[in-house]
Amino acid sequence: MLLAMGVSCRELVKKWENSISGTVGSTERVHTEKGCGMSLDEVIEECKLFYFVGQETTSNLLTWTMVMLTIHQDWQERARVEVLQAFRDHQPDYQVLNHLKTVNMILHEVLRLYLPGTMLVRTTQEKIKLGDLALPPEVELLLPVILIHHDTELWGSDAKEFNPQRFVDGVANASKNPSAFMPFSLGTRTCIGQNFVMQEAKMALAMCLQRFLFELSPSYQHGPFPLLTL
Ligand code: HEM
Repeated sequence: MLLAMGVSCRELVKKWENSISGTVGSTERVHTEKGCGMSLDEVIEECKLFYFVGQETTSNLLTWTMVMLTIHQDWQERARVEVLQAFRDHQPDYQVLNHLKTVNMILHEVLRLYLPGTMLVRTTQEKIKLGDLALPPEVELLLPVILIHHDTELWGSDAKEFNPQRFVDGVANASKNPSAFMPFSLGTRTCIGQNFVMQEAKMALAMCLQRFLFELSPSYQHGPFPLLTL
């Protein structure tokens, strides 16, 4: 993407180092093919954001997936059978990863129960009416997505249990409300990395399943806790 914007990697790293050390600020414009300009500082900030929001979220997703697959050995075995049928002991192929249905259902169920970002935060810009509430500007709203994901009215009586089967007919049919699943948020601010992360997680999980059997450590104590991420 950055190369398409006409910035060489070396140039970007140099500017980035300078921006971190605070020696240089750049308002130089970088032009995309469509002609809309971003300053180099803005591009660098976007890159930092990608590192910040892309690393811990993804590692959380993979960690909770491993934990769930150790507790639910039947799902670990189903996932392994699917992966071995698709790739045997070969390097997972990018296109075929899209067809791993069981692995996809497992990742969705983990993102439902153990979503990395448990809350969304929004601030009102102007006076608005939200349902029965009349809100002034500058009010901070916390949306506890984790509660929506655990709501028995939406997901059924087994809402708090790990059951990837609920995603067998896709995300829209997994609950009573097609929008109830929102680990990546919804609307215009939806996560820009969501397709990337699903591919990345499938790749990592497939490679682990090809090589290892996972078991839970006897000293493990289940205690999810939100501290920025879960
Ligand atoms: C499991 C992994 C991930 C989860 C659960 C996740 C979740 C989210 C959520 C909920 C938001 C919206 C925040 C809000 O509206 O307040 C968001 C935004 C964003 N995410 Fe992710 N994310 C993940 C991985 C990634 C990755 C890998 C990248 C980039 C490589 C990424 C890049 C971004 C960016 C740039 C935004 C801001 C979009 C904007 O405001 O326009 N995310 N993410």
